[in-house]
Amino acid sequence: MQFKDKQLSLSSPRVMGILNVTPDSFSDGGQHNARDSAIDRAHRMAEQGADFIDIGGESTRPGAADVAEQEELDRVIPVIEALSGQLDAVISIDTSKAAVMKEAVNAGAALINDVRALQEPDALAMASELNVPVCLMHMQGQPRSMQQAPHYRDVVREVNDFLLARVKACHNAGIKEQNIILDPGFGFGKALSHNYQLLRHLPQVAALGYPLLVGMSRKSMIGNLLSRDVEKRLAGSVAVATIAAHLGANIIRVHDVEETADAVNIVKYINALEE
Ligand SMILES: Cn1cnc2c(O)nc(N)nc21
Repeated sequence: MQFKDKQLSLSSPRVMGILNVTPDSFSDGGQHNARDSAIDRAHRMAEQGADFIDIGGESTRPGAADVAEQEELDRVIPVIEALSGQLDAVISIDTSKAAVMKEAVNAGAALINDVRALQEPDALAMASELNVPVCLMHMQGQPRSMQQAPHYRDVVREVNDFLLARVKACHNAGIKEQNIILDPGFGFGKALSHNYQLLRHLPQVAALGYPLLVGMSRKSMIGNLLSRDVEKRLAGSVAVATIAAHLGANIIRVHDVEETADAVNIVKYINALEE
């Protein structure tokens, strides 16, 4: 897949490191809010094996409030500018706002990661104009209220139907087929069982024919099942990352890059063995 001047094969699973530059991110408590620590962390994750660094200025954890456009720009653009050209990894911008996509790509981001699947105003047109790969993620509701009462008749079918509808909207907006990545949106308007049904049936999402990005790292689907607080979810996070990679996920979005890269390397080795 082409990320500006960097060609990156997704035929084997890749690791995306999470860089939250938000004061209320659920797992690193905003200690990365300071620009310099964010830049150091990005370099460390790239050294640990991250092929992507996902930079986000709006926390999308359950219950999070929306962030104003200028505030989001002020958080992420300086970090992207400082990292552009300095990292071996591809810079991804985690945003739903068209203006943030534009500034971020102009500053050096080569992937748009939109948890709202380009449904915000002007987002489709902007993504088409910027002509970089875009991840379309499923979310039921909005972060503020999505976990109040998630309900599906058939979660895999409904997530797939949503993702295909967004793919169609992308085609109609002139977004190239080869620029589309899909994501079932673990934890975004899903109860525990919905998340694990989506994980178990990930091959059905992969069957839509687009690269898959998944993010389960340190999420409540791990904490609630294992009764683990957020700082004790490493084993569970590596377990679900391994399962997802084995079931066909192409990009695994995580906090713990080194540990996940080890797990993914085992999956890559097994997949490379003759049948
Ligand atoms: C920003 N963000 C948080 N969780 C995520 C997930 O599961 N997928 C994607 N694409 N982005 C996410």
